[in-house]
Amino acid sequence: MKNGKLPRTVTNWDAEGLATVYGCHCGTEYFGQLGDGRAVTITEHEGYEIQLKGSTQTPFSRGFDGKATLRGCVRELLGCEGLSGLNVPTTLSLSVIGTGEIIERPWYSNNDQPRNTGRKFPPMHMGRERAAVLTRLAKSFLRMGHFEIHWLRGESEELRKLVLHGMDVLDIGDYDGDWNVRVKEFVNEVSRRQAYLVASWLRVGYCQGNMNSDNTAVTGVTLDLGPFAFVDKYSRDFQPFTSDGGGRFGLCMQPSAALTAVKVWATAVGACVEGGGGGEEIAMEAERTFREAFEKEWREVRRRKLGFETYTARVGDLWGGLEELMERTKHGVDFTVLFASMVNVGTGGAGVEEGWEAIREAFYALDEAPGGRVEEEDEWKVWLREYLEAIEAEGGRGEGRVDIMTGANPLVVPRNWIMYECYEKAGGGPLAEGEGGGGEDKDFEKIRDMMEVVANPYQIYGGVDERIYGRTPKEYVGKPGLAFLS
Ligand SMILES: Nc1ncnc2c1ncn2[C@@H]1O[C@H](COP(=O)(O)OP(=O)(O)OP(=O)(O)O)[C@@H](O)[C@H]1O
Repeated sequence: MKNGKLPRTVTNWDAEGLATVYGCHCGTEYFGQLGDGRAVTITEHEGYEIQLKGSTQTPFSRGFDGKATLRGCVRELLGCEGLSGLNVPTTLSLSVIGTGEIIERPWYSNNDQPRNTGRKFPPMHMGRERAAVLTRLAKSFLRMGHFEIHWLRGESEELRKLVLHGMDVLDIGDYDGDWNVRVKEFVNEVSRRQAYLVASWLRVGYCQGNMNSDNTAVTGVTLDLGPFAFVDKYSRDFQPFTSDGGGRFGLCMQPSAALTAVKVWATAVGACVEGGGGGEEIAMEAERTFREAFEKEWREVRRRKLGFETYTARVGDLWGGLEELMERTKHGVDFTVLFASMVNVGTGGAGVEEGWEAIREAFYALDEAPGGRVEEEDEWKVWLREYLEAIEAEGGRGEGRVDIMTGANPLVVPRNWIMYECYEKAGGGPLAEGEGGGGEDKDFEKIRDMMEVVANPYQIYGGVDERIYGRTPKEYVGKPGLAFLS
């Protein structure tokens, strides 16, 4: 691993930072050399690597300012806290500290309209925003791109050293010193972790937005919570990141995007197999392992979300029917509210009508259609009948089912509008003409409240704004910078 001495110290204590170089694949396409352009590792503490994001330029800043917005830092803080509470592997954030600086960033205007995925749609307007520094930590920030750059440069010694380091981080056994077996085990472990990660994302409706190899941690944690969002109105193609040409990183494309990333990375790592020619074979092994691990975990996700003891073909069919219905429902169905309320379907001998009443609150037609009418009500009731029959057949109307479902279906996720209200109150986001300069009294209370709420997503947290447990409020649906962002 190459590292550069930083041109400036990070803070006024005497820490010397470390910024690393890495490459970047988007799918199979190589984007060239990147590196920690605004992230700096300052120390290790009790097995955790601690980084500052937005504190300074580094040798890899490529002419950018090395800074981060308060908006982005608050989003990463709450996003990590939320994912962690949801039991989804993630890096963690410790703090956000405003620097008092104002920086310029491109942003959307209020009139911008979302467009189809497949069209690049970066923000066109420059806005002024407050800057901040995020402190974050992880067992390791080792990215797939760290390996790929040495592979592409033909730096076999560096690649081997990095693979050894990766083995150390993931605790790969010695296998009697058989290097090739160790490499295979390393690649398999990374493949399994990526499969588990994307299945977990689908469980909670998380879309990472940008899944390039510089944002993919080999430890299988969510890394770089940038243009991410949790889906509100369910769609397989949901993608908040407007620069995703072709929609290749949309919500339900994430497993195949992760598989591509794993295969490219495994090919790179395979280059250090002794005897040569390892890349292709290792990539095939990685693909097999990924597919197997994903299929296993994805079954688990569907079983648990629907509240069954055992996964059967019937559960798969129910899921397929439900997904199709969610997608087709005209005004949209809220993914989180739907599954959170489904725990009340069929309890105490209740039938289809009661089931329908239990899930109705998930439908955006309540806000958007005349009289709140859901046009597809009859079809939903047909699905509910099939669902009730299936849980009846499994004998699953009791406590067991409730436990399974409540552990898989959160009541709250850090939605973009929730994070918006948090950073907005703290002074983040685009500033109005003449606003800024620091010194204003900003309100951080909402961030603190929300940290507690999203850290406990499987329970109602008393005394906070009730809207956070419901559909995305009407005024935020489709809003530039929330419904879609860069
Ligand atoms: N303001 C900036 N100054 C310097 N480098 C930047 C800046 N913004 C982004 N970069 C660099 O550009 C690349 C792509 O940025 P991206 O937004 O994916 O990552 P990031 O959010 O900055 O970083 P990380 O992946 O560490 O969370 C990264 O290498 C990043 O370090």
